[in-house]
Amino acid sequence: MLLRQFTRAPNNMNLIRRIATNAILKNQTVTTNIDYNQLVLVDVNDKNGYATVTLNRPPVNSFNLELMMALSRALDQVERNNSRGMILTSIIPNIFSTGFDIRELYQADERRLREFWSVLQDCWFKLYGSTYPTAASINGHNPAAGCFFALCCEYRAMVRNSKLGISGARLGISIPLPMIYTMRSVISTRQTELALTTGTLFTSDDALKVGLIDDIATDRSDAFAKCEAFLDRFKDIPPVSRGYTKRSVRQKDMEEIAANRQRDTDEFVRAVLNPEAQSSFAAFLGK
Ligand SMILES: CC/C=C\C/C=C\C/C=C\CC/C=C/CC(=O)SCCNC(=O)CCNC(=O)[C@H](O)C(C)(C)COP(=O)(O)OP(=O)(O)OC[C@H]1O[C@@H](n2cnc3c(N)ncnc32)[C@H](O)[C@@H]1OP(=O)(O)O
Repeated sequence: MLLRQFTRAPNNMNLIRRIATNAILKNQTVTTNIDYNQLVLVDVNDKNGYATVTLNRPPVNSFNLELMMALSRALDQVERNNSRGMILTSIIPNIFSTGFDIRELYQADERRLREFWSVLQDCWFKLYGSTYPTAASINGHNPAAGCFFALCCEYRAMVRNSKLGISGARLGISIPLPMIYTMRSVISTRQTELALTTGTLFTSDDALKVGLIDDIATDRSDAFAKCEAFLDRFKDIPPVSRGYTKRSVRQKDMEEIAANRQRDTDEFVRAVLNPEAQSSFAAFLGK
């Protein structure tokens, strides 16, 4: 069982989470409800109804199939729980995610690769198409697929001195259409093309300038607080009509991606297995 149980948090959840996080940063053992064996942690703050979804695959939160599945299941839990909002973050002090686990891509088994992509597609539909408000608390570097998930959210706060972007071009990976649509839903088509064809990793200042993030935070708790403040903006807005409007804005992208799932999967498999990409992966892994 990869996921922690989705239990309603006690009223002092914020305090418990703060104690737990501080202890993690100091490498201490804590006896609160965080279980270190689980890949994605889901907590709900009973005071405001916001769920926190925390990636928990040290050392760098690289996405292998198991982490992707854990995220998919966590998003199901948030949906089922009728959360008032969701904050996506990472447990690792200065890293949100390194992107795909290169070991998942190097000399990949095609069946597993197809499953990996299919679960990634599921995550996209669940996150991009969610009706509840979403925010990404980017507590550190976020150079690839984690950036994709952050861009699916409605708001992003990133800690200063972190880098954010989709570096796939540098590894010889052609960027799939869903990624392009997702980035284009946040910044202009021209900036999307430039960012993706150069594999640019943006500093926090540049990311803010171009509109990839909404705020720069001083540290992880500031980023988290900014995300909560964003979600608070909807507290007096009726959730059903809000969700319907959000879905309507995103509907066209979702229909097109849904209609092309198989084609996107084939293209991803081709892109990963192409010799140029495989030699970059080998070089990365020192093979
Ligand atoms: C409907 C929707 C359908 C489709 C969706 C569409 C699109 C999908 C999304 C994206 C498409 C774009 C393509 C993305 C492909 C990728 O994600 S490939 C991964 C690219 N990532 C990178 O190039 C980042 C490389 N890593 C770093 O820059 C640094 O590691 C980082 C800044 C994150 C952290 O630095 P630092 O704290 O110094 O740590 P180390 O570098 O020392 O790393 C610690 C150990 O972790 C290993 N590691 C790092 N990254 C990876 C990785 N990606 N895979 C596997 N392992 C990794 C590193 O080697 C160290 O290991 P060691 O301790 O040496 O054993």
